[in-house]
Amino acid sequence: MKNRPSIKIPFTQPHRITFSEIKALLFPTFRKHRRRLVIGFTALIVVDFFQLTIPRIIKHGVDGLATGTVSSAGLLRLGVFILFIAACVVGLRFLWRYLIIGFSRMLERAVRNRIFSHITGMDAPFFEQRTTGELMAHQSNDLAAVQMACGMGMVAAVDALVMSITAIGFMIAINPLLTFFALLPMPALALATRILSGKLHGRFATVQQQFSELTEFSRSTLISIGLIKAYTMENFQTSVFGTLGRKYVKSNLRVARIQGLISPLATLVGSIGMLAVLYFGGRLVVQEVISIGEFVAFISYLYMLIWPMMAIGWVANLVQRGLTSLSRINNLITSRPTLPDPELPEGIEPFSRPGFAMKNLHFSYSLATAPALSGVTLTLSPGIHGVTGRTGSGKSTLCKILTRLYPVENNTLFFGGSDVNGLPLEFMRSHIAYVSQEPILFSDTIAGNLAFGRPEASRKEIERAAESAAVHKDIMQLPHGYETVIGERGVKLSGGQKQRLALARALLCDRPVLILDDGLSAVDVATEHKIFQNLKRHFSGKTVIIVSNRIKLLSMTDRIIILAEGKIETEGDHEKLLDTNTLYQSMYVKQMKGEELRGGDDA
Ligand SMILES: Nc1ncnc2c1ncn2[C@@H]1O[C@H](COP(=O)(O)OP(=O)(O)OP(=O)(O)O)[C@@H](O)[C@H]1O
Repeated sequence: MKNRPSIKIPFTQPHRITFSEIKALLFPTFRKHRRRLVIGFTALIVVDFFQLTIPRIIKHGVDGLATGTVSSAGLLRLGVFILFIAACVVGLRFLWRYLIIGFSRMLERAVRNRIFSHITGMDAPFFEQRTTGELMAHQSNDLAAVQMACGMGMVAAVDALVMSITAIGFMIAINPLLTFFALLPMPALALATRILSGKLHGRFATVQQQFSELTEFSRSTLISIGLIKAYTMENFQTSVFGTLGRKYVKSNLRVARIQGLISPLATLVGSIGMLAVLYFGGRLVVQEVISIGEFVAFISYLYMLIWPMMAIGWVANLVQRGLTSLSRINNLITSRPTLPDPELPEGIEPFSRPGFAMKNLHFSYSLATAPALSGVTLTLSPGIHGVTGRTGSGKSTLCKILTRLYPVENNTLFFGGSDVNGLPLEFMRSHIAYVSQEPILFSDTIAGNLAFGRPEASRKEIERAAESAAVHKDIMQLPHGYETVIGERGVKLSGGQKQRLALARALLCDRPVLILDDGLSAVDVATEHKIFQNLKRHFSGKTVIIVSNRIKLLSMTDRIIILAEGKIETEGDHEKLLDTNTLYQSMYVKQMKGEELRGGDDA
């Protein structure tokens, strides 16, 4: 029996959103589209009034028939009048639907944009605490619930309110005592709805959470489909997916059980009211307190009240769902990045030749037990620095800290002589070109991928950067050269080609600092040598940090830093380290032996 992969997303029930938070999130869009809303709701209310006048017309007809005072021409006139009202109702209903439902879509777009811009502005610790599936669920299920609450939910609430108040008003006008008997069961409905909708919040939050897990599982399966096939795990993945799907359905059914109770309850209450009307109202007709026409109109009004009564439950449900989702969205967009991003201090100009200085720098990942960097004191001034060390020694962490992906203590990391915590992130990052361990390419043309950091770059500049990264020839061999569209994450390219494209993209940005985190690991030694010579020319006088475990590459740098368990073990040039450092010596021996076995230099 294979072990189940645990896909646990830390789940905390979102706190109930406050009114001021709702206002801050939704009010600007309401204000922006207020004219649309005013016209829409006016149309909705007019429709309600039109509908409410129909029983009055019927009353005239029935009373006329009962007393024999209405002619067939009079009845026809009443019929035409009802038809006219129905036509107006059709037109106005179209208008309010178009305006109000359209508004809810605009609101959805505004919140979606807000979520998106918030997510893109967040830092690395934020993404470590949330899965992609969870973030996607906010943009799909949660937004849909908010849109429903602010579209049909709002419509049903206003409609129910206007219909019920007016219908009750008309009923009171016919007979207050009869109205009292008809409405006697209503408070029971309001109470039941309140209790049931209170339970909905927790259950619905679970549903949304399980949807996040389902989305995340499907995303991670699709992204690693090759691996899954290689390990023949298709059936296993399908069965886990089935289990998650069943859990999701089960939670939805728990919600549906409450929803299913609300509307039959409303109908039951309406029917009890009807019983009271038939009994007491019938007697009033016999006693000639009310006319037959009024009795018929009263029953019509009571029928009209059944929809608002059911709407109470439905609206309560929609609002509850909407509020739960809005709480989740609010939790997301009120999360603050841990990295400080101050204004640019006065007098600071862009640095032309900046370097880094670290003073007793410590760093731990939030979910880790041991520090990834401890007590690092290091100066990285203009020049080419190699960084090496065993796997897990902290090389990538050092690169990420330098590119300001993670927060650091005050006075431990300096850039261009200034404490990084006093510099705006954009200002600092605009000085650094970073090539990560895993090259990231988009589904776009080669030219589009290369110009990502500098969309205005000319074709000549793009080609020059590609030549420096020794990838121009490879590009020219592709079917459409620089216009070749590369698939999702560059699937049509080799690992080495992807790495060189990522490097060319960084070179095109032409920034005073280049950080290459093992970015040439898939490139052969001869090409690596060529690229290094280009970098040396390109980055003369600039700060270049190259993380690598390749002795050939490291030996060409000005200075090599060796990390061990998050600390600087030693530093020096190639010759010095060959003489003094056992790790470096063993790396050298292994790699040279490997080369001898392959028959000399790859070049
Ligand atoms: N996001 C993270 N959360 C928690 N711990 C992490 C995270 N990233 C790295 N670590 C841990 O921090 C330590 C340093 O990792 P880092 O990736 O910097 O090492 P490295 O020297 O670059 O390794 P490699 O050569 O294998 O890429 C390791 O113990 C690693 O497990």
